[in-house]
Amino acid sequence: MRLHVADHPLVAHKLSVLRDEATPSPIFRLLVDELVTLLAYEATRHVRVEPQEVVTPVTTTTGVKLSDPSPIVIPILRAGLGMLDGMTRLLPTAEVGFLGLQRDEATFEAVTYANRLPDDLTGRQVFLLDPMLATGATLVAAIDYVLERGAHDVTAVCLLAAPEGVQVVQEAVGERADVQVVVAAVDERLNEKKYIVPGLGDAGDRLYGIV
Ligand SMILES: O=P(O)(O)OC[C@H]1O[C@H](OP(=O)(O)OP(=O)(O)O)[C@H](O)[C@@H]1O
Ligand SMILES: O=c1cc[nH]c(=O)[nH]1
Ligand SMILES: [Mg+2]
Repeated sequence: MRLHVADHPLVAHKLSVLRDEATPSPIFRLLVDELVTLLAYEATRHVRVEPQEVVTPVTTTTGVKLSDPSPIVIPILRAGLGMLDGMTRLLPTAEVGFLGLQRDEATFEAVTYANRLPDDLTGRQVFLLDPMLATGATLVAAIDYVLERGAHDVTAVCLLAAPEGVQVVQEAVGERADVQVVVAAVDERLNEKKYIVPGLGDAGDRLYGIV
């Protein structure tokens, strides 16, 4: 597994506002959207393209277009939904699948409650969206889903990760596939409730309110 940590002052600035407990939901949602667009630039660095002839007003040249089959973007509900528009802004022709996973706050296992993915992901580039990589259980479950369906090229876009979770994902993926995690920052640690420290709290609640 490859880990890419964004190193950009704008990312750091927006992330700092996101962390602030005084930042209200409307601003939080806006910042998540902006941050994802910045991360998407890095996350799509190896998106597959193929040559395409272009007729300019001056001449004919060879450009590129995204290869078929198109990439698939999968937000992990709920919080990952806040990242969808930011990602599809850069990949407007991508298809979108959905995966509903909730962390059981007693066992910290990922529980699946929704799944709307193509059965066959062979040859598809997959982009998983989830703002928080804490224990790693949720991301490992999501990666397992897509690998079982034949994907081999998976990029997870996250806002914050805990070092513990990064290691769990690394060990779970092993040599099974080409997996990349793009993240705005890797924080210090998890606390006793397995929340990321310093973190930003519960991303889903901050985006959508407490349910
Ligand atoms: O790495 P982990 O320890 O598995 O934790 C991370 C998961 O926890 C949060 O989701 P949550 O279960 O709160 O669901 P929500 O998005 O509906 O709030 C977050 O969005 C991740 O999906
Ligand atoms: O810090 C954390 C950990 C898990 N889920 C969150 O939303 N935040
Ligand atoms: Mg939550």
